[in-house]
Amino acid sequence: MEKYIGIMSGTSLDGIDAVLVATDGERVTLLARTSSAFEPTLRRRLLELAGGGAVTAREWGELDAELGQAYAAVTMQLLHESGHSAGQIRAIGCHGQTVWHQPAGPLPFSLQLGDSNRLAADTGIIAINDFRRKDMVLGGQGAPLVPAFHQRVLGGVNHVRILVNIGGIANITVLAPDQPVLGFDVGPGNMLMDIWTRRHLGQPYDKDAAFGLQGKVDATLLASLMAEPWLALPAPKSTGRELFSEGWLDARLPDDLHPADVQATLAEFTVTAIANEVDKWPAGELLVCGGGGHNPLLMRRLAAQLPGWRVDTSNSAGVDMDAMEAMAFAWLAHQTMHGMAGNLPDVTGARRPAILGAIHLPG
Ligand SMILES: Nc1ncnc2c1ncn2[C@@H]1O[C@H](COP(=O)(O)OP(=O)(O)OP(=O)(O)O)[C@@H](O)[C@H]1O
Ligand SMILES: CC(=O)N[C@H]1[C@@H]2OC[C@@H](O2)[C@@H](O)[C@@H]1O[C@H](C)C(=O)O
Repeated sequence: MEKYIGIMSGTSLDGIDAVLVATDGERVTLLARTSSAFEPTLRRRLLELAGGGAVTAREWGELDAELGQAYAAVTMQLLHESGHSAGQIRAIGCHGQTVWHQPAGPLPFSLQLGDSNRLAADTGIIAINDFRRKDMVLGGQGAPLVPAFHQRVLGGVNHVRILVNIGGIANITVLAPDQPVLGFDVGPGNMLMDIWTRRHLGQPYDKDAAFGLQGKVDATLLASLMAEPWLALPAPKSTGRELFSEGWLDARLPDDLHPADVQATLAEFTVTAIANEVDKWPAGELLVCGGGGHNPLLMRRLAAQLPGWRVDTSNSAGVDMDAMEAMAFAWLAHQTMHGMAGNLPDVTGARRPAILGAIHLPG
């Protein structure tokens, strides 16, 4: 078994997750995990950029460098906490921070910031980043990439098992007997709820759904959110803050709703978009990972909308729901180092499987 580090900072912009795994490509064992919150000013600047705000080339480069430093710092923290040295790690798979994802149009691209030259040089470990663009050059969405990892660690069961990651965006992976793996983004995860909670409570997210649980769902608002045409598009598909933004939400909000009712409706929107896709399959098991698995309102409403399904977190199947995405990028680094493909063309729509990522040597 070789040891790899995976680093994920996702669309919620809550901070950085890092894991240390042992893997031979088939089995992936979590050895250690740590996380680090974004410094508030860095988070604000990233949010501005991801919201389409204008930045100068200098600001752009500084953000790239600062994120590279932050990824190196979390790596050193992980090594220290787990009692490992750089020499024991084969490579780091670093997702980077998505600041723009544009899978459609004449010039598709996906940009993740965080300088991996800095990550490699500062840690002394090979650092791999830029996992999405090869798939896009080959006609794919460049996302989601985690379904191949889901298949590896949770596949091979004889019933329908669907994974749903509820991060900023929600994405599903369908593992069904005798079927190719399917996976695509289904809509917002926590992103709109986070925006609303910040605006009304000044808090980064609705911890344990304390705010949303006080409200009731507004059917008219829910219908207007569900009318978003992107939701009805066929897979392959992926999305992000570029679509489900604060402006998108404001354009659909009536003036007279109680804030807690809006929050309850946003939770129901996330759940309904997921349940509509899951319900297309024979009832089986729905395993939730990502931060949304900690939200009791989302978990309760998923179970209510999906009678017949066993709804639980991925912990119940032996994979830490909070470590899943970072573990996937550690595994993707393994794939790249061994010259093996990381994408699934059935998922992303790429013309062929491809070796993903850019390798940065520390020397
Ligand atoms: N105790 C909790 N109660 C309610 N919500 C929670 C709780 N813990 C985490 N969350 C939600 O989970 C979010 C973070 O999820 P996660 O870390 O999976 O997102 P991400 O990795 O940034 O996103 P993505 O998967 O889209 O890239 C928080 O912003 C919050 O909305
Ligand atoms: C462009 C981008 O960063 N996409 C993320 C985002 O967050 C969740 C969802 O949208 C998913 O498609 C993807 O991340 C995971 C790690 C993936 O590629 O599977």
